[in-house]
Amino acid sequence: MVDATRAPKMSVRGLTRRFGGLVAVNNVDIDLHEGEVHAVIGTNGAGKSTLINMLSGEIAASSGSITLEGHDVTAMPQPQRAKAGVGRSYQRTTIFGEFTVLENCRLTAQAQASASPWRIWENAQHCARSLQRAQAALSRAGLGTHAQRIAGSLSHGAKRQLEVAMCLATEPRVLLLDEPLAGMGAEETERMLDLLQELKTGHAVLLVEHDMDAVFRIADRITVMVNGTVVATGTPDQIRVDPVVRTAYLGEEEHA
Ligand SMILES: Nc1ncnc2c1ncn2[C@@H]1O[C@H](COP(=O)(O)OP(=O)(O)OP(=O)(O)O)[C@@H](O)[C@H]1O
Repeated sequence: MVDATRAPKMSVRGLTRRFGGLVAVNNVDIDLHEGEVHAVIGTNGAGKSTLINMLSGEIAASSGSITLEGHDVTAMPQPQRAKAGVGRSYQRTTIFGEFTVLENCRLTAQAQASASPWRIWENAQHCARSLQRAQAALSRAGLGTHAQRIAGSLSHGAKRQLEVAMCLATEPRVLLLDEPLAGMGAEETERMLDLLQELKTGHAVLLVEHDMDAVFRIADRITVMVNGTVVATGTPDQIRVDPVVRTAYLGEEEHA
């Protein structure tokens, strides 16, 4: 659980994104702390992906601010934001299927560390460091023994683990995970939840996920969005009994 005296790794204030007349994300405040999995839930179209895309720098905010470890990164483009310590995974699988598991990880480590994408193969010292980072990330993600396998031959669950490992290879402090459990079976889900639990150490984790049972098990804090607006933020126990959430989102569902 969070030490309330510690500053958040990432702070979002009044974050808003408009698409023409539609306000997809409306005046959102969120604090992400190291040691916490902070889940963002909401029905389809609630604004979760738009929020995560603004936090990673892939789309610009219409207004509001994002700070990373006290520095304003609101206007910082995605590649710089990644270098500054914001890692993300995507809803869709983004691995290079014909490369080995290790090569996939090494590429993200190397691209992250190099000044220019055209110099990623140049510097030998650089390469050695990237290899170390890739191996450490694979091992942390539970894929150490699969390093030499062709990524495309992995199971769906292992591919999702690899995406998390690729993210870890960039040595982020904030991890933005977009539906890491999508399409997983029960066993794969358990493995990923164990990994997420472990990743809290050293990272602030933001999790966008539709699997409510998993969210209520793993999250330390949950933010609920409806039509772009935050209607509640609290612990799973607080969210479970929040009358606004029950009416607006959870409906009849029980999360005992
Ligand atoms: N590039 C865009 N242009 C116009 N409207 C957009 C764009 N991206 C998202 N929207 C709209 O913004 C709203 C929020 O979409 P968003 O994808 O962020 O929701 P979400 O909570 O991630 O949904 P889901 O759970 O289905 O992924 C939706 O009404 C969507 O149609």
